[in-house]
Amino acid sequence: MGGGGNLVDGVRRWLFQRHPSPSSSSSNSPQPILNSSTFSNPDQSGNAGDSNELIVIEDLDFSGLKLIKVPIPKRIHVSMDPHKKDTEFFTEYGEANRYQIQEVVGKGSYGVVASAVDSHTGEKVAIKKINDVFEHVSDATRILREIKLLRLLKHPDVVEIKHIMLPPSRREFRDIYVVFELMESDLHQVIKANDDLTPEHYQFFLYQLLRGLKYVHAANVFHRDLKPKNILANADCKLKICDFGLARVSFNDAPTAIFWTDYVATRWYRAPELCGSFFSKYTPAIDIWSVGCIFAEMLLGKPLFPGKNVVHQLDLMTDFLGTPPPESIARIRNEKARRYLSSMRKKQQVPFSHKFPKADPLALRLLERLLAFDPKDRASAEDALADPYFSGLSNSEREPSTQPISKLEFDFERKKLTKDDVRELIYREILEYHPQMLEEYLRGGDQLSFMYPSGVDRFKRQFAHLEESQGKPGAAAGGGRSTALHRHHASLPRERVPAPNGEAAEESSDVERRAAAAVASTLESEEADNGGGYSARNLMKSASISGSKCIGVQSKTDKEDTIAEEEDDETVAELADRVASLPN
Ligand SMILES: Nc1ncnc2c1ncn2[C@@H]1O[C@H](COP(=O)(O)OP(=O)(O)OP(=O)(O)O)[C@@H](O)[C@H]1O
Repeated sequence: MGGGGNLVDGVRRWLFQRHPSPSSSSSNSPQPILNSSTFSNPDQSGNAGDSNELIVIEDLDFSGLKLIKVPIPKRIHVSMDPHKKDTEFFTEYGEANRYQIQEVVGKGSYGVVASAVDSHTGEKVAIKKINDVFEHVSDATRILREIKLLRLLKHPDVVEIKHIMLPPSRREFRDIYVVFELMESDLHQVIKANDDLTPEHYQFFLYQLLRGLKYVHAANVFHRDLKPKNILANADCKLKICDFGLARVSFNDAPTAIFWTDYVATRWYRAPELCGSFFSKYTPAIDIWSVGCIFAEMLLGKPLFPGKNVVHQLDLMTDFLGTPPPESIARIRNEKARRYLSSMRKKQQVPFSHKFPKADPLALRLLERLLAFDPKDRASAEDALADPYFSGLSNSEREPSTQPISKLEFDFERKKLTKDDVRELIYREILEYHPQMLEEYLRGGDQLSFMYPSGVDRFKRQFAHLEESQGKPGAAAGGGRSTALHRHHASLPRERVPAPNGEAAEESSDVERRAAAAVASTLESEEADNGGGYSARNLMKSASISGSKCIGVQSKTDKEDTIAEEEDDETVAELADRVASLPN
């Protein structure tokens, strides 16, 4: 194929305009009023919407591409309770009447996602109800991180938060309702459902991922958990990166070791340097590796490196890429990992054209740059966009960059936060979507609750109704795109929750022991913190308890470090077993 062909013709226009600053109630954190095709870049201070900001208006026409199948699961329709007068719950902000909830479209560990219609704009949106946000400080911190990042990262290839419902009470709220733009499916489903994707599809998918990543990395943000399920997709081939719960902002002056010790990403998409704590410094290259794995999965129709455990993951990588050269092995810090790789029988790289016989040679040349074993050899997102594979399609004007996010926005990462601290920070974040309230808040108004119940009350009932319907026989199976509803630990990727069977179970198998150990260790401190009123032993009886159900009181940093140690221990233990079994 090569070049961009039809696709280039399909990219109709991108407009770059200078817009006046939207009115804002906050001098230091103005919140732009965005419409679905308007995106602003955070400025130096990490705030979107400063005056003379660059607004990118996207108007892509994908008509050159065949529509893809987006599997739509049987969904649950919910009708409004006719006996409830919405106006009863009308607030001065008009929230109660604004969204008409339609059906459940997904479930994650943090809650249910429903589609709805925004009566202000007529747009369909996705509303995610996050239950019991403050049950555990680490979960709440993850949510804070995610909503903050998504407010600051405004890009057509990153999912957009359109609104967050105002909670009825500043000090007592438990659930939050986040309004996203609605997407039809995710890349995992798309890959499963489409066996007739064309070279143009592959090219355009990769282009969007890299373009989004160029922007995210320019903001000094590393996603750290890129995988097909975290890429939302529409039938018209539009992709958007979502789930920034494990993302981190890197600050130049911050000791990397502190920031990155908690790293755990989904194994199949995890860069080799993370499989054995090989390198001291994690870089944006970890996301590039994941994008390489995702691209390969599109081409193959199945995961490239479906490792059953960390050692198997390394075996699969080296089976395909060959054993790394001595200089790459020499950089490995973990002695056992170094020994394991050095003593591994020498493997030659499999030619990419053998593994992907039908793929465009230019695509494969770029894939090799994304899947370089040594992170220093991996292309950056920006370099990859300039690769000949995208010639005719890429254009730096269409690939906006941004300023690094201000460290002030993420000051909370350096502190040990209490539940009340996180609640206040999340509340402050929510106010970004409520300019009048924000203004009052910044003036020092200390309203504990509002005169009128907010629209959240109505949503609570509607979501309760949805969840109830989903529990009914016949409804549950088709209730959403995924069925698991376990909340995970802030540092646990989804696969860490023991899954009943199938591929998810396979993916999660090596983490249960670690999670259990982490649970045990953290529960000890939880018991201590709670004066012993909380029985770790009882909770440990349940093999299916997710880490986060049990971990909660220990400080975020301590807890995540615990998980990281477990991660390393597991890696080291597996490698040690292998090394021990090697002939001397
Ligand atoms: N904007 C959206 N449009 C349509 N569907 C969405 C949207 N956001 C999320 N979903 C659906 O809801 C599901 C759960 O969402 P999400 O992954 O954000 O929840 P979570 O609680 O953070 O999950 P996780 O357990 O993966 O951390 C997704 O798998 C997806 O199917």
